[in-house]
Amino acid sequence: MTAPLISLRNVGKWFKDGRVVALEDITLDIAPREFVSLVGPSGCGKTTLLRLMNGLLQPDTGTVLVRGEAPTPNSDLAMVFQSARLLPWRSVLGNIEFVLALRGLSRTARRERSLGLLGAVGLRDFAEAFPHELSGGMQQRVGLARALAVEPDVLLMDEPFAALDAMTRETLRAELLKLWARRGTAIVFVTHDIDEAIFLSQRIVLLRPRPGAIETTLTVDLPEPRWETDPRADPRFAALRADLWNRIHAMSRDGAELEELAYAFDPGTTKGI
Ligand SMILES: Nc1ncnc2c1ncn2[C@@H]1O[C@H](COP(=O)(O)OP(=O)(O)OP(=O)(O)O)[C@@H](O)[C@H]1O
Repeated sequence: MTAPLISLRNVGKWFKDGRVVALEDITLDIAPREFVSLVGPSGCGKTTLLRLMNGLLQPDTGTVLVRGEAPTPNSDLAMVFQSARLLPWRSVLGNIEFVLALRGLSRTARRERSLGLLGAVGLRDFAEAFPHELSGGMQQRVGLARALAVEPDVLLMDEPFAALDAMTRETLRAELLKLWARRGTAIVFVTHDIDEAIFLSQRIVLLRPRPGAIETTLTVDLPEPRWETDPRADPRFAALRADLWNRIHAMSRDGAELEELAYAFDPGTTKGI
């Protein structure tokens, strides 16, 4: 078996002097080139898990290793958030070149790589535009291009499409899968949307709240590439969806609030929290 890219062993994380146990006993490996989604109700620790992986937080128990070492905010892990967080005073091109300048690339190399990435996310013609001139979906594309600019072997994505309209979300999911297939970047993707998780991932980690812990891990055995034929028509998609839904119901019977979970994971819609 290939050595994991990210390895968490018995990780615990708490806040407020231990009064909030955000995560407890998390053991999880992410392989190179793998696409893994983290799902679970609000407060189950998904974002905390990402922040532990990129070294922004330190675990209180257990170990987090990236390529065999404790991650630091400078480890080559790129992060994409719900909002693109672009620098408003820089052009689209400038936003990408900026991160490459921090890495010490020459002016020519910066320009070449940035324009190539803008082409990859369909925004070559908007290189000179400023963030406020772009739609939310276009801004997210720039955020994605900027994250990929540093050629990370891991991309950590925290609900990157949650604030976008349904059509843009669909397009960006397909584009993300194409980029992932082409570049071989491992992706850890947080979402509240079960359909999105099944569509994108090879593996889904379902977390339960209070304290955040792994409820189960499911392998998504659907044919790839998934942007070519809609996997939602596949009976295995429905089976996975039902499986996740049943597990979430079982969780709710174990004590979490049924209403919150039903709202978060209404199986009749793709809406999130
Ligand atoms: N900096 C912090 N200080 C105090 N408590 C925190 C902090 N960060 C997270 N928590 C708590 O840790 C728990 C997990 O939070 P986290 O944001 O990781 O959950 P989440 O699953 O990402 O939630 P959501 O789906 O709502 O974004 C929550 O109870 C939250 O209130």
